[in-house]
Amino acid sequence: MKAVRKVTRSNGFANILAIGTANPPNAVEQSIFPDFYFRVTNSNHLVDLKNKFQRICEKTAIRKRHFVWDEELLQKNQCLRTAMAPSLAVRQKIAAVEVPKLGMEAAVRAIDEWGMAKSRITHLIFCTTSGANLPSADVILIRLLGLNPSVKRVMLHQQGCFAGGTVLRIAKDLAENHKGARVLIVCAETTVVVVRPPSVKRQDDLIIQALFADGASALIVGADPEESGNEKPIFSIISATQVLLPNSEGAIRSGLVERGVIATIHKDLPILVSQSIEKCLQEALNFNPLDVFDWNSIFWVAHPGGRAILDQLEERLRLRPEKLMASRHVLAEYGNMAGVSVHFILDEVRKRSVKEGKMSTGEGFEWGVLLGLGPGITVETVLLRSAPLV
Ligand SMILES: CC(=O)CC(=O)SCCNC(=O)CCNC(=O)[C@H](O)C(C)(C)COP(=O)(O)OP(=O)(O)OC[C@H]1O[C@@H](n2cnc3c(N)ncnc32)[C@H](O)[C@@H]1OP(=O)(O)O
Repeated sequence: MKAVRKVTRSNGFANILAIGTANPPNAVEQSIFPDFYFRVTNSNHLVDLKNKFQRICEKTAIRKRHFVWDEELLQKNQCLRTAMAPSLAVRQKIAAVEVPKLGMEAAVRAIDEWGMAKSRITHLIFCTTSGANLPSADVILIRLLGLNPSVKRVMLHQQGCFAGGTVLRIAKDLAENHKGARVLIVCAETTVVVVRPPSVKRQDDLIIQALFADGASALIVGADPEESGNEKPIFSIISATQVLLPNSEGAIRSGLVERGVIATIHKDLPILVSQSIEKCLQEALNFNPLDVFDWNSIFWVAHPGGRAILDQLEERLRLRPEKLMASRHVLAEYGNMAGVSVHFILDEVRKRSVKEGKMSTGEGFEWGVLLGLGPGITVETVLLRSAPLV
């Protein structure tokens, strides 16, 4: 039996073999977003609230965000710009089309970079926190991409922002346990499930309206890359862990209700994360090949939940400013796209490495950590090994 086990499993670690990203074409600059948002929701009379929203937007360190919705869509669907209006059905209907569509754009780019026939894809992991319909987005994507109907699917709904790590953890297990497996990961998010008018009674929602954005990512993961083919590992996935942080219950709450997704984020979230993060990282990497935990000797892919989260991580882990540059760049150019964001950062890290003539895809470093953060508070820690760049 040992021999059978051996031939049905891969020899090496799972690798990320390609990365694709996509955003809707509609981009709004954060500097004009407060004017736009209060105007299209008929809320300009809420002067104090608008001033507060302006203050929040200025502090986000976001330059622009992309959305599948625009003024025209809000006008056609009045319930999205009417306070307290039941709107779940309308939101779900839009998300049911937009989520697979965005996912497909990212997937086409990833498959293109991978350079292999799409018939080689054996597994699909689709993840979204933007609505839930049946048949789900994974089924629609199979048809849109013309993938083999026998592709084995995993659909993840309502995970939150840590899921960019979760999908890598699942893909690693699939790829390493099934010889020849090629896993297509797709994450896609749209704020059409959360956009609503500002409310004096629910000022917490201003944070959601100021941070979140739409986008999709796709990755191909597989072990034992084909030497004769085009397959070139970008990063190897060495380990992946998930943990709940102590005393963090209720720090992020989100629910799917008649008015869409209602989320609240505790003001102390950045502090809560930073208080436990070093211990959590040490535990997740306790078998790691690094002798010392010098957090500046690795590359970083940290979920950019908000500017304050990155500030706190930098301070607590005593990171040099350049360590979170890729995370800050993705936050600035795209906002918080939930689980999608960390994949954009992976893409940014490897592109930056090539552009700056570094020796490896990890900004010249051999080892790196991808950090997914979300409700729970859940932390996903993925230890990555970069590939050499010639
Ligand atoms: C959904 C998922 O699964 C995972 C996620 O990514 S969840 C999202 C995680 N992101 C966060 O938690 C955001 C982290 N916070 C930040 O980046 C920053 O606090 C910020 C950009 C929002 C504001 O910057 P700041 O330097 O803290 O500005 P500050 O002046 O203290 O706050 C501005 C206002 O926002 C309010 N505020 C800040 N954080 C808030 C929160 N979480 N909820 C409600 N209000 C908040 C403050 O009370 C303040 O209001 P007033 O002006 O009325 O006093």
